[in-house]
Amino acid sequence: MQLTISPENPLEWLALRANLAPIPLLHVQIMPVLAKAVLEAADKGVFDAVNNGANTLDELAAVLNLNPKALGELMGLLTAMGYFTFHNDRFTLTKMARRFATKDDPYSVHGMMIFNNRVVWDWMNHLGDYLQTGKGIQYHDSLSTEQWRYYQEAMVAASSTEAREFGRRAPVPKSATTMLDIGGSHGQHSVALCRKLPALTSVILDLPAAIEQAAPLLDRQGMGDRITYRPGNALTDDFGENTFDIVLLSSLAHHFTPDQNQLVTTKVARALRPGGVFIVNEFSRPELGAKPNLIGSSTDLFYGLSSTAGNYSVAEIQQWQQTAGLKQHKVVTYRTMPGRVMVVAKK
Ligand SMILES: C[S@@+](CC[C@H](N)C(=O)[O-])C[C@H]1O[C@@H](n2cnc3c(N)ncnc32)[C@H](O)[C@@H]1O
Repeated sequence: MQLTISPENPLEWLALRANLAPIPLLHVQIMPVLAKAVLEAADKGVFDAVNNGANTLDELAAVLNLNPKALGELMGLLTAMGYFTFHNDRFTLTKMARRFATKDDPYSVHGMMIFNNRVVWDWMNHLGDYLQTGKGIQYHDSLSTEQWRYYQEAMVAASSTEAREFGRRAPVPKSATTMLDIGGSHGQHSVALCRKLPALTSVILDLPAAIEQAAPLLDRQGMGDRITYRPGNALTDDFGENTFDIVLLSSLAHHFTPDQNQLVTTKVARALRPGGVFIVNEFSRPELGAKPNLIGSSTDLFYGLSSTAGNYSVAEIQQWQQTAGLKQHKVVTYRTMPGRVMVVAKK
């Protein structure tokens, strides 16, 4: 999967070929508006209002208490973006929008939309500073309680599609009984593996402020005490010795420096049982000059901005694993999310 600007007819193809189309104008004028339109639509409840039967512009404006002219402009854009169809003066959600943009669908990314609109959008203003100083926001140190809640709900939203594929494809020992899910938050990855392996129990190690907001999200999954929380800090806590068959580090390596990741990996190697696996689940960083991968490169910059660290290449992750005495096992690339990868090592 790629995000691309593609011609719709031979003349546009020629214009692109001849370098006559001002691509940066699309990037700077059009794309920010696309993103913000979707975020505000979610935050104002537009997708759910249409799903609940408010289908004309007047009905929607009344239900949502929004300005009809401004809402009409928003709806026009969202329709062009493939969120709605419009016939006989009525808007209908497309299948894509019903699944991913409404609040209660199991695949919904609504939580991510709210977090990005209410918290992350402002972070973008720091990009210039980040480029000068190399110092990211380090948001884990400064979120308010409400922002922690948005963050944890966003993590559920970001991973609900992924966790299904993870559950199906993660190369874990079938006989596994113990798992450590470092920075596991809402626990969806643990849930997916516990549902697949009936003897498995998992411990989620996360920061106390995260657990406070994430625990109710895990409760909804009805896993009882097969998945438990351990409040702590992966950088300072000991993980024990010969204890776990599976250790997962999902979307946390990008918050840590290479040295911190090496430290964590060394502790993981000690904590694994022989035959156990360590899965680093991340967006991999494309090497400079490699085949373009907008998702890998934009998350790399975003994680730098937000956490000072960033994405790592598969080779870098494997190097931490190898240095910690683990053997390379598998690299699994996701089918549902381009650029996303499980880098798996075995003890
Ligand atoms: C981006 S989220 C990933 C959540 C989940 N693993 C997933 O893949 O969807 C990162 C998680 O790591 C946690 N975290 C950040 N720093 C941590 C640390 N030093 N020790 C333990 N957990 C940490 C955060 O609280 C958050 O829940």
